[in-house]
Parts: sequence; structure tokens; C-alpha cells
Amino acid sequence: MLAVHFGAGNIGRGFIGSLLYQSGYHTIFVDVNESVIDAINDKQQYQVKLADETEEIVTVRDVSGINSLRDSDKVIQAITEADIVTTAVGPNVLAIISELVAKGLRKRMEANPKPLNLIACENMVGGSDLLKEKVYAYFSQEESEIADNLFGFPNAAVDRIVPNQTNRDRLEVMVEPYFEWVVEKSSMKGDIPSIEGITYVNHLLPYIERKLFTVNTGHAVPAYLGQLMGYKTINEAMKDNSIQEILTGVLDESGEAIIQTYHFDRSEHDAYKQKIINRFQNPYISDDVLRVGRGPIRKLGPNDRLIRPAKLSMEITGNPPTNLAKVIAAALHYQNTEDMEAIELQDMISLHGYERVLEKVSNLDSSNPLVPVILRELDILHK
Ligand SMILES: NC(=O)c1ccc[n+]([C@@H]2O[C@H](COP(=O)([O-])OP(=O)(O)OC[C@H]3O[C@@H](n4cnc5c(N)ncnc54)[C@H](O)[C@@H]3O)[C@@H](O)[C@H]2O)c1
Ligand SMILES: O=P(O)(O)OC[C@@H](O)[C@@H](O)[C@H](O)[C@H](O)CO
Repeated sequence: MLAVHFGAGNIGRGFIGSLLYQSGYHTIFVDVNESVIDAINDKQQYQVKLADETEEIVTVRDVSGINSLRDSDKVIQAITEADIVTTAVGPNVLAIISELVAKGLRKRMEANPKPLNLIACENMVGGSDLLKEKVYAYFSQEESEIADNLFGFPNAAVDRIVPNQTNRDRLEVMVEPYFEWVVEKSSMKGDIPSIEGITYVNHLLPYIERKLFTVNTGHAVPAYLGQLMGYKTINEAMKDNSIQEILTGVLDESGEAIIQTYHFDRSEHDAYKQKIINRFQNPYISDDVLRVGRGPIRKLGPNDRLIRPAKLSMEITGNPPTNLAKVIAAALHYQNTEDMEAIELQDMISLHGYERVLEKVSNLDSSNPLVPVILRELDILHK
């Protein structure tokens, strides 16, 4: 069986690639990073090490790589022959890979018109829907109709903390033991792939929102407040009592919104929250606040981990959530000279001020009751 996976980064190698190997796939990694692709082709295997006391190692074999900038024809051919296509490139990159994916699917319609599922494994609601929309923009009406019958774009939620790697071995990845991969079965085409570790569900929205608004909303607390308080890693930030207190408050606010919106069991959700706090405290993982805070414009977006749970919380309780407001204020302060979104955000704030940025980036106009609460938190930060 053949898998084509876009993005040979942390989650690509450390999570998706590992599960595909354990399920009997040969995985072709497609990436623009020449050194990682060359290393994959050179070694044809890599190690995934568990970040716990066991330090258990899985050797992932049966892998190869294609540099999509150099060998786009090989990517098109691989998509023609694939049994599954997955991505872990980051939400903003889905639009960039979509033309090549469309070319591969077009060739497949002619040369090998068999069903295929394409699963975007990104931290966002509707990742595969977005990939589909971008791919279909390259199709004619007739091609879209053929594609509707052949290709599934099931949405997915992926959860495993994989920090940036500092190993001497270019390909080795250290990952936390915990993982969850949930895929929306109802929008798949053809046979459902049997991949070890996937949980299939009929409706993904409750699962992706529970994941994003618990794991990722929570993660934003030690990242953004941690940076403001001078911490370099999530682990260091998690030792700070004031951060722990805000994290508990944030998970209570987003948790209430998730429980009431999707009717998750309250005690199960409490256990889920506690497990996540323990994961952030994993002493075997060193995860930079800069990685977790990356892309602040995306993270301050109206449907992402900060604004959407804050709006849901407000709808349910009638009041603006004060802890989420603190994290939103801290995110508006996020600085990283190597992160284009952080630079753009700070430029926008300098030019237009916070209110305008909340309107433009987060779709919150000044009449929204959340805005004065965020502005008050910003005032406190400036004192
Ligand atoms: N790392 C985690 O803990 C984690 C966990 C769950 C979900 N995710 C999600 O997985 C996705 C990837 O995150 P990551 O941490 O692995 O990031 P990463 O930066 O480690 O990996 C992304 C990879 O995509 C590659 N890439 C960029 N542009 C490309 C293009 N045009 N074509 C092909 N490849 C391209 C990069 O070179 C890189 O190797 C994100 O959506 C992230 O939110 C990450
Ligand atoms: O990947 P991002 O930038 O959306 O979010 C940063 C982290 O919160 C994220 O990568 C988590 O480590 C991951 O989502 C855990 O499953």
C-alpha cells in the first residue's frame, strides 16, 4: 500500500509517518525542504523516540521522499498510484500545495480512476474541506463532477505534542507517548483504510473543537503568558503558579462551552483537561514557547483556539470570559522576529491600534462585549 504524505516535519515524521508504517504502508514524504528529503532517501528509515521514562524507539522504515520544488512530476505520479494522501504542512500551506494535488488527481482520473481519500491533518476546523476547495479551484466543471465521485476529503483531528527537534540525527523525532487521530468517516470514498490508531467518527466537529479548544487553547496559555513572563519553554512556564491558575480558568471557560455545545460528559471532560495539563508538564519534552505561539494571526482568527471558545463561552454564560481575555491580550503581545505573522501583527498594532486589529484579525467589532475586557487586560499588561 502506498501513502503520499505532504510535510515531512514534526507531525509528519513523528506521528502520521509512524502510524502509516505500522499499518503496512510505504510512505512517500513530499516536502520543499531539500535536506530532509535527501536524508529520507539516503537512510530510508528514521527513529521515533517516546518522550517518557521508557524512551522506547520505533524505527520507521519503508519511506522515501520527493522534493516537490524539484520533482513535481514525481509527486503527480505518486498521487496517481496512492492508496491514501495525507498532509501536515500547516493550515496556510494547504493553498500552496493544492495546485500540485489537483494535477495529481487530474492524472489519476485518466490513468487510475479509483477512489482516493485525502486527509488534511492540520490544527484547524475543516482542514480537508479547505484543501478540497483549493484543489477544486483548479478543476473544470466536468473534472469536479468526476472528482465528486472518486475523491473523499474527510476532515480530521490530530493530537500529539511533537516539539521542534534538536537531535543530531536529522530525521529522528522525539514525541510524547499520547496520540489521537480522529477522521470523519461519512465523507470518505471507497474502502475505509485500516490504519492503526485512527478513530473513525461520523461527525468530526465535536472532536476537532474539543481538541482545538482544550489542547490548543490550553497550550496558548503557557506559550503567550510564558513569553510575556520571560520563560523559554512550556515546561518552565507550567511551573509558574499564576500561569497554572489562568490555565485552569481558561480550561474551565472553554470546557463549559464545549460541554454545553456538544453534550460531552462532564466528568470525562474533567479527566481530559487534567490529562492535558499533565501532558504540558511532561518533563521529558522541551517545547519552545515560540513554537507553540507561532502564527499569532492565525491563532487570533475568528474560528481558532482563542476567539471562538471565548464567543461560545459568552453565548452560554452571558459574560465575557476573563481568563481567555488574558490569553488573547498576551497573544497580541507575542514577539518573534523569525515569525512573519508575529512581525505583521506587531506592525498592524503599531499602525492601527488594538481595536482595529481585533476587528480585522479576529472579526470582533468594538460593540462586542469581549473587546473592552481584552482592552482592560492589555491596560493591565502595559502597567
Ligand atoms: N507539532 C505538533 O505538536 C502538532 C500536533 C498536532 C497537529 N500539528 C499540526 O500539524 C501541522 C504541521 O505541524 P508541524 O509541527 O509538523 O510543523 P513543521 O514545521 O515541523 O512541519 C511542516 C512541514 O511542512 C513542510 N512544508 C512547508 N511548505 C511545504 C510545501 N509547499 N509543500 C510540502 N511541504 C511543505 C515544511 O518544510 C515542514 O517540513 C500543522 O498544521 C500543525 O498545527 C502539529
Ligand atoms: O501547531 P499549532 O501552531 O496550531 O499549535 C501549536 C501547538 O499548540 C500544537 O502544535 C500542539 O502541540 C498540538 O496540537 C498537540 O496536538
